[in-house]
Amino acid sequence: MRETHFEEGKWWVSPYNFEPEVRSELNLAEKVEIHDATLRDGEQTPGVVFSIDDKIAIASKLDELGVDRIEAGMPAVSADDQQAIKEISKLGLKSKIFTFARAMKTDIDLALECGADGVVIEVPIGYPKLVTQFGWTWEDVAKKTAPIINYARENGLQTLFFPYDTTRARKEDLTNLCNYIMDNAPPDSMGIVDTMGCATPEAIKYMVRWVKDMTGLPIEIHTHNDFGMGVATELAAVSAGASCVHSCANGLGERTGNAALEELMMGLHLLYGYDTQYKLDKIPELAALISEKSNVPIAQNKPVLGRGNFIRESGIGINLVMNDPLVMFATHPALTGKKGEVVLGKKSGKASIIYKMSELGLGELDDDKIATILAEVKKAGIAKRNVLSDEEFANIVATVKAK
Ligand SMILES: CC(=O)SCCNC(=O)CCNC(=O)[C@H](O)C(C)(C)COP(=O)(O)OP(=O)(O)OC[C@H]1O[C@@H](n2cnc3c(N)ncnc32)[C@H](O)[C@@H]1OP(=O)(O)O
Ligand SMILES: O=C(O)CCC(=O)C(=O)O
Repeated sequence: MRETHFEEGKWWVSPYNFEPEVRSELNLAEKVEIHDATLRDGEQTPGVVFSIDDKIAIASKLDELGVDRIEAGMPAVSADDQQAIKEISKLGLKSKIFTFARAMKTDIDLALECGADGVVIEVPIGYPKLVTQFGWTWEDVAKKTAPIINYARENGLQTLFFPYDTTRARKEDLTNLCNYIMDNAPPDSMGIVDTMGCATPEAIKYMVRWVKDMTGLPIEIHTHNDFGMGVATELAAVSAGASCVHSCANGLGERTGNAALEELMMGLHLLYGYDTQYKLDKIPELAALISEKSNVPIAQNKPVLGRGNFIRESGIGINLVMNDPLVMFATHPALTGKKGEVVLGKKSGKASIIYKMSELGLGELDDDKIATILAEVKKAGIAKRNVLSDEEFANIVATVKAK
């Protein structure tokens, strides 16, 4: 575990993350694993369908990045899913392979047939789901699930109990369920699932402490991003002792998506000081693959992945974008396989013009000419309502030079 906010040439995040008073409030597990569900919850993004070959390529890339576990699919969904999971299981990846199962013996048999190492056993516990969608009580859930957890474990599967919509469960239902399961069928780990992405970081911390106390099990956290806090709530869970975070690459997933894999990797490594072995510089390769296969483009301002993350138009400090990036960004662009870029437009300053002329090999000019070029660049940027291309800039320089 690192206690530093700075790594020469790589990142410079807030030192307050490592302030002793701040750290003393954390209850960090020694190791945190990433369980990536891109191939299951990511594929639940409406309209996204990964082929068998896509799934194999994605699983291989997740493994290359060092993801600890891959949830390779829900075999009950289709024969293609089963085939994909079987082939992924045979690849001999370092990542453990999990499948998603209902509390049904047939779903566990499918996990075994597919050669999985582990299984996520999902059952509803959120009150709106229990009362309206299923017409079940906590007892129905407990009695359906206990024999299935035991069956999965007896057959050698690492078993995560995943009572979903956990964050909308009534306290008495979750308490009764946890007590029953611990008495009759203790799993290997326990999931807290913010299915609707509607819990605050504080509520999640409370739930992690509460469920860990009730069960004594390792806690896994699975969240969605409906309030824009999918990653924040998962990191809050880590700060309260969760030891496995669930993710989807590029933040794919139902509705607003799941906690984004790449943001969790960066958060664990840089903000919390875990010495992870994830290959951060391979993130763009995974992101491009996911975007291509899912047909979901990456937003320009998407954390970690966005094209705009290391582009600067504003003139103040522009020369540092390339010369000393950690003054301008919390992470060096190269850490995540990117490059810094200076662009010109309405918000440029003199330093921007000098920088760009040098970058494009357009020579040097006196202060008056630089000021004239700057005025023309601003005018063009305002008219275009965008940044200028190198060609447009070179034309302005040529015109001013010719005067
Ligand atoms: C929060 C969630 O929705 S979790 C899963 C989300 N993912 C998906 O839905 C993946 C895509 N889904 C599919 O391909 C299909 O919906 C399938 C294959 C999973 C199921 O399809 P269907 O054949 O229509 O099954 P159906 O939804 O009717 O459910 C079959 C039975 O499973 C039961 N069931 C549903 N969830 C669970 C569960 N978690 N544990 C145990 N039983 C369950 C239902 O009550 C139903 O029981 P019944 O036959 O006694 O009425
Ligand atoms: O609704 C779903 O997607 C299934 C369970 C799950 O992944 C979740 O509750 O977040």
